[in-house]
Amino acid sequence: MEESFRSDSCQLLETDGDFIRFGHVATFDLQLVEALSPCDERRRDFKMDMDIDTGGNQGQNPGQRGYMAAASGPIEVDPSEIEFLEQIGSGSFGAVYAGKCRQKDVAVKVLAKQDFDQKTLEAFRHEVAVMSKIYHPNVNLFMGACTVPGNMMIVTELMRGDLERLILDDQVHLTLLERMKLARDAALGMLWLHSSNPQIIHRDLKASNLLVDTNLNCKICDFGLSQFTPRGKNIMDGKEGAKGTPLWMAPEVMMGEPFNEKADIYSFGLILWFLVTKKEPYEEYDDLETFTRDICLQKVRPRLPVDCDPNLRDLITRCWDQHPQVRPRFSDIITKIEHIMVDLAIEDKIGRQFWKYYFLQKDTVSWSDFINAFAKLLDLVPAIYKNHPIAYILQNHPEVLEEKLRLDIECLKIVLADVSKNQSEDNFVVFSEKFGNICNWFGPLGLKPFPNNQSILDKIRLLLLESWFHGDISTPESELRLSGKPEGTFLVRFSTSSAGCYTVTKVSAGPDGKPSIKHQKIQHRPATGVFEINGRSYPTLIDLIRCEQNELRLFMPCGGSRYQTLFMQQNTAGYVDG
Ligand SMILES: Nc1ncnc2c1ncn2[C@@H]1O[C@H](COP(=O)(O)OP(=O)(O)OP(=O)(O)O)[C@@H](O)[C@H]1O
Repeated sequence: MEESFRSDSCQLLETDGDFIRFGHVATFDLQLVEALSPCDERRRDFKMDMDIDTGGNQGQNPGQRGYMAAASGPIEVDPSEIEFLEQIGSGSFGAVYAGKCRQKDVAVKVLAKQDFDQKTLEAFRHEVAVMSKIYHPNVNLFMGACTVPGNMMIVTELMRGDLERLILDDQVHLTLLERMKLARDAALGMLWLHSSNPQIIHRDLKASNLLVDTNLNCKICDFGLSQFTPRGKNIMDGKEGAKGTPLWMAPEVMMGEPFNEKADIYSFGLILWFLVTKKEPYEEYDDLETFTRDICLQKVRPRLPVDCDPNLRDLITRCWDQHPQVRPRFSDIITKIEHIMVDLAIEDKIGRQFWKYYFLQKDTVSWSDFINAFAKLLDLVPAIYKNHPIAYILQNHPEVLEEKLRLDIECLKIVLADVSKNQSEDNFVVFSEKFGNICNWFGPLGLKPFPNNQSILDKIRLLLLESWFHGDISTPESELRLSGKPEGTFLVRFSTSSAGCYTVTKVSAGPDGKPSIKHQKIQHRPATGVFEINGRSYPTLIDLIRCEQNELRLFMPCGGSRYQTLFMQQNTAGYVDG
C-alpha cells in the first residue's frame, strides 16, 4: 500500500513538463541587447547567448564539453575540478554531496539519470541556463554545471541543511518569530521566481526544498527541474519519509488539471502549517487513493492548533484554499507575514503600530533610524528643531537638547541597542523583538501627555539609577555576582523566562544557616503596568522593592551594575524623581 502511494505520486509529478517556454530566454535577451551600444562588449556576449538559445550553436557539438561555456548559462564545470566530500542528501533527482570546487565549499547534485535522449538533454541545458540567471538572496545560488552526459551535475552554494530536518530536529529550538522569518525568506525567493520572465513555477515546493544557512537565512532550491525527475525514482525508502509524494501538492496538480503558479501557494500554505506545528503534514495517511480523494474531493486539510494566531490561521487557510484564484500572491503573503512577525515580536499596542509604521519590512534597524523615529513618536525634539533627525542633533548639536533628554536616550540605548554584527553606520542596532521586550518591561508605551507624567524613558532612567538593578544578566551571572556576599545582599534583573517580568535574586539564610542564593519572580502585567509579589501589587518596581525590603529581607544592593557608569559624570540629582 505504502509503495503504490509513493510510486503513483511520481506520475502525478509529471503532469506538465513545459511551463517554461525556452524561446522566451532569447526574446528577453534580444530586448536587452538592443538597448546596448554597438561597441558594448556585452552586446557580443548576448549575441553568442542568443545563438545558443535559439539553437544556433554553429560549430559546437552539443554534448561536448564547451557547449555551455559559450552560453550565458552557468559556468561549465569540469568534473575533475570537483572534490567530492560526504553525501549530504538524496532526492528523486539524484544524490547531493558536499564538496569543493575551485577551493570553494559547494553542494554538488549528481543526476541519477545520465542517459537522457537528445531532446531532454537540450531541455535540461536550457533549464539550467534559465536557472543560472536567477540571482536572489533567497534562491540557492547556482554556481555551475556539468552538462555532459555521463557526468551531469549541478554545483550550488553549500547550505547548512534543509528546513524539514532543521524544524524536526529536537536539538534545535526556534521561536515562532524565527520560523516566520524563515517563511518570509522563502516567500521572498518564491516571489522572485514567480515574477521572473519566463515565470518559474516551482511545482515541488516543500520543506526539504528550502535550504537554510548558518545565519538562518532560508533559500529556495530545486526549482525548475522537476520535469527531469526520472519516473519511478520518487519512491522513497522508509527513512526518507514521504518526500516526493503529493503531500505538498495542490489538488489541481494531483488531479492532472491545468494549474498555474497558485499551485506553489498551496504548497506554501502547508509549509506555513509545518512551521507552526513542527509536524509533517498528513502523517495519518498511507494510501494514495484515500489521500487524493480526501484532499481533492473532501477538501481535507491539516488541523491548525487552537491557539494559532488568527492572522496566521487566516493566511494559511487562504493559501491552501481549494480554489486557486482565492489563494493570495506571494507579494500579499510577504506583507501578511511581516505584520504577523511584528505582532509576534511586540505585544504593546502603540509599540506595534510604531514598528509597523516605520519599519514593517525590517526586524533589525540601525540605532539612529530607530531613535529618529522614536523621538518623533514621543515628541522629544524641541519645536524649533522639529525637522532635524534626533540622531543628527545628538551627534552635531547635543547642547540644544536638555541634559535630561540626552541621559534618557543614553539609558534607552544601553537597555535596547545591541552591537551590530555587520558594523552598521553607528555600530548599534535595534531588534524588533528586543523593542517588544522593553515595551513589556517598561510599558505600556504611552504618548504625550504621559500617564502619571512619566514617559517610558523616565521609567527606564529611574530604574537604571537604582544600584540594585542589573537588567539583562543571566541567572548564573547573578549568582556569580552574589556569591560570597553577606545575607540580605540582592539585585533585580529582567526575567529571562516570562515576558515583562523581573527576578529578584538575593542571599538568604539556607536551612542549615549557611547563606544561599534565591531567585523570586516579580510579576509584571505589561498592559496595566502593575508589579506583584506574594499577592501584593505596586504601581512601580521601585515602590515594590522599597515597601517589600523588610518582608523579603533585601538589605544591601549588590554592586557591579553596568548601568551605574551612565550616571557617574552626570548631575543626576534632579532626575531621581522624574
Ligand atoms: N545546496 C545544498 N546545501 C546543503 N544541502 C543541500 C543542498 N542541496 C540539497 N541539499 C540536501 O540534499 C537534500 C536532497 O536535495 P534534492 O533537492 O536533490 O532532493 P529533494 O528536493 O529533497 O527531493 P526531491 O528531489 O525528491 O524533490 C535536501 O533536502 C538537502 O537536505
